[in-house]
Amino acid sequence: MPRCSQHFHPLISPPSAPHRVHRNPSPLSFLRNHPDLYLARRPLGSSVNTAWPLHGQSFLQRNFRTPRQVQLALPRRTTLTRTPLKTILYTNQLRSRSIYSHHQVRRITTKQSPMAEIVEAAKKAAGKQAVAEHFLPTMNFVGIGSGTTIVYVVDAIKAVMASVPPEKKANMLFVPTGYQSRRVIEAAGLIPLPFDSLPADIMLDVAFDGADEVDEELNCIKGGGACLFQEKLVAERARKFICVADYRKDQERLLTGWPSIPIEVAPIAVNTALRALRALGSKNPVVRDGLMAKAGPMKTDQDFFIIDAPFPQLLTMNDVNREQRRTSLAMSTESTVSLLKKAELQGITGMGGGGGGKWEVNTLSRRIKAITGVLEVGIFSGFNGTEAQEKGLKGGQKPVAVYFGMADGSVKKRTAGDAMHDIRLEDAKVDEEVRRMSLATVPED
Ligand SMILES: O=C(CO)[C@H](O)[C@H](O)COP(=O)(O)O
Repeated sequence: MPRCSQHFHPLISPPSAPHRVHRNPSPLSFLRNHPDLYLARRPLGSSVNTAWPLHGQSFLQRNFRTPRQVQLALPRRTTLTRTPLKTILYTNQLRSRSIYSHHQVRRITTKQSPMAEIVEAAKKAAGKQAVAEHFLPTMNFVGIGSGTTIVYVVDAIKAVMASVPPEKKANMLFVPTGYQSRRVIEAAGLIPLPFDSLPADIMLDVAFDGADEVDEELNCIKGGGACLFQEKLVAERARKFICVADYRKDQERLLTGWPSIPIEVAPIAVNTALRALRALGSKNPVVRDGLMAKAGPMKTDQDFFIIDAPFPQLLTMNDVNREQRRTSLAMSTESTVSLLKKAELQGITGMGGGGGGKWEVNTLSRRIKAITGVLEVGIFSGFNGTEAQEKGLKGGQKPVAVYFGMADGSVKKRTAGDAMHDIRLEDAKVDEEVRRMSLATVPED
């Protein structure tokens, strides 16, 4: 068997320890012997752990090859990277429904790159604080999302539940957002309740979930792990959705760090949907690919496909509101001709409705959802649970609070109230600007 001590591909560095190569090792023993596996991941910032299969099983079954061979075995547009072992197993579990239990995953420890360690520590700290502030052992129904961060949330819940007597434990049911989520619940010794077994009039006390990106209004992009449909069902059924993420997900606007919007589509409608998305301004939407072992697109828990549709950075509702206020002021002070010219120059005509490629989060979400064949869109926007209930509705899609684990070990918490406060500050600035503008005389062009 070739050893990979020489001739490394420029994209990857050599393994830290010499590794023994077995002819047919079990995947588990293979992993134990190779704590520094090389894995493939999608470029453009997709998160390796949830966004894309790591070719886990096929990679393992093939045994370890030289990095060059591995590189050649990968589809085009993939790069090689190092990933924590826990993540590999998690991904195997998610993608290939492999035999590994959450328990086994947690038992195996591995060396992580310093960056991966920081990110994992950030997720863990955020999960712990979110659970400490929003989970009570007296609750009856708790939603559990999907992804790698949620594993830390479940760990923290498990720790709280350790002191709860078994008869009380039996009263608490955990509603998963898909297959991986159910496995994580079961592995922690908690009791899963399928979403469709939840009586229609019952609300979840709380739902915890991760996100791929969160903007300053707490709109989220989700679906990196392809579970967006059930995640939305659960979020909308919860009195409050608590989002847990690491610092990389904290952005002012959506589609800043995360490249595209995940959209779940009926396989038969995929070409129609791709065309419609291009018409909305998405440059090069793609159907998410599946495991190498099983050629073809990836399938969701509903047996649907995922389209990843890139769009330019999205505007928030308040971006649009502010611009409308500025425009209405300008209308009262300028002639229509000069106003239109100015608006055109600033690219604000059709603000948020796709004009000039600028979409507002809610508008784009609605437009994508209206495409025939689309089951769900990975944008979580509109009301949060509290706002929805105040309006006599049930749940909302947006989190009421987001816990970002930071690189320095701290946790940054953003609530809907904070977001509103920031918006009011911004609005006050616009009011001030408007006042100044109304005092000034704007000359005709
Ligand atoms: O939406 C999701 C899955 O569909 C996940 O919550 C999201 O991708 C975040 O995952 P992670 O916690 O692994 O970063």
